[in-house]
Amino acid sequence: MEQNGVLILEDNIIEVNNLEYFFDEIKAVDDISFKVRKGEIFSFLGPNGAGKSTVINILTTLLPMQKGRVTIAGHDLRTEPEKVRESIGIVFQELTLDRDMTVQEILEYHGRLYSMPKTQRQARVDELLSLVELEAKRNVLTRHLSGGMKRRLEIARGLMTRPKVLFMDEPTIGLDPQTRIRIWEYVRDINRQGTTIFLTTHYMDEADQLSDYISIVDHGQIIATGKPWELKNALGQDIIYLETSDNQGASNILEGLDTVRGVRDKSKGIIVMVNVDGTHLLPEIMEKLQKGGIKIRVVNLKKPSMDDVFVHYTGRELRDTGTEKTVVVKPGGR
Ligand SMILES: Nc1ncnc2c1ncn2[C@@H]1O[C@H](COP(=O)(O)OP(=O)(O)OP(=O)(O)O)[C@@H](O)[C@H]1O
Repeated sequence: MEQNGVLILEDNIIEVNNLEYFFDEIKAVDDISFKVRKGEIFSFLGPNGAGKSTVINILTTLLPMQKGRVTIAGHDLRTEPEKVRESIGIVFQELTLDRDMTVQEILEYHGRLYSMPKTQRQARVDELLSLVELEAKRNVLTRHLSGGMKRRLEIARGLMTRPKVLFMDEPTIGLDPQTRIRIWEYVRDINRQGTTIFLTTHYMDEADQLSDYISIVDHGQIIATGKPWELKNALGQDIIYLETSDNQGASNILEGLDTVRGVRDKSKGIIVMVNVDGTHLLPEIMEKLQKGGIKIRVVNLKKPSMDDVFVHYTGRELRDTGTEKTVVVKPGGR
C-alpha cells in the first residue's frame, strides 16, 4: 500500500473491525475486532455457541456481512467478496466430501472449479496427496476412508488453490488423540510453507500447541488475546492448589501476601496464583496457614495451563465435550 508516496508494508492479512452478527434477536458476534499477521497460526478458542463458527462463516463469505469492516489479503469483504474467495481455503467442521468420488477426483474436481490448468492441477494433487500422506488411497472412494483420512483429504482440498489464508473450523473435532496430533503436524507443515492459518477450536491443548496467537471468545466477544505463553504467564509463575480445613479462611490469609497474584475457589479447594517460584513459596504458605489454625489436606503445584487461562477469563471450566461447569472467580489476579 502506498501513502503520500511512501510504501507501507502490509503485514496484516486479516483485519476485522467491530464485527457484529445477529440471528434474529440472538447476537452471535458482539463487536469483535482482531488482526492476523501474514504467516501466523491464529486461533479462536471458546466453548460451543461462543460465536466462532459465525465469525469464520462471515470471513469466508458463507454468511453476509451485517455490521463492521473486514479485509482479507487486502480485499474488502463487503465490496470484493470474490477476490476474498480467491485468496482463501476452507476446511469445514462437518465433513463435506462426496462419498461416491475417489480421493483424486475430489481434488481434481476442486481444481477444475477454480479453473486451474490441467498440468498445474495434476502436479498440485500429487504434491498434496504426499503432504497429507494419502498417495496410497488415491483411487479409493471417500466412503471407504477413516475419519482421520477424510479430514486430511478436506485439508488437502482446502489447499488446492494455494490459498494465502486457510480457514479451519474445529479441524480435529471428533478425531482420536493420535490422529489429532498428526493433523497438527500437517497444519504446522502447511504454515511453514507460508500459508496463514485461522482456526477455531474448543480444545485447549490444540490452541496452546498450535497457535502463535490465541483469542479467547465467549458470548460473541473476544475476552483475551495473546501468545499462548503470554496468556499463561499473565496468571502468575506457578499455581498452587490447596484443600484445607477452612478454604475461605485460607483465601483471606493468602490474598494478603505480596507474592500471591490472586486466589480462586474450586469446588473442594482453592487455587492460588503466585508471582514467584511456588516450590520456594510453599513452606511459607504452609506456615502461615498453620499459624491461622488451618489444616492443609491436599497440595498440588503446577505451571498455569491454557485451561487455567480459560477459567480465569470466563469464570467457567471448558471440558472437551464442550460442556461447561460454573466456578466462582474472585476479582483481581491481574
Ligand atoms: N443458523 C442459526 N440460526 C440461529 N442461531 C444460530 C445459528 N447459528 C448459530 N446460532 C447461534 O449463534 C450463537 C453462536 O453460534 P456459533 O455456531 O457461531 O458458535 P461456535 O462458537 O462456533 O460453537 P460451535 O462450535 O458449537 O458451532 C449461538 O448462540 C448459536 O445458537
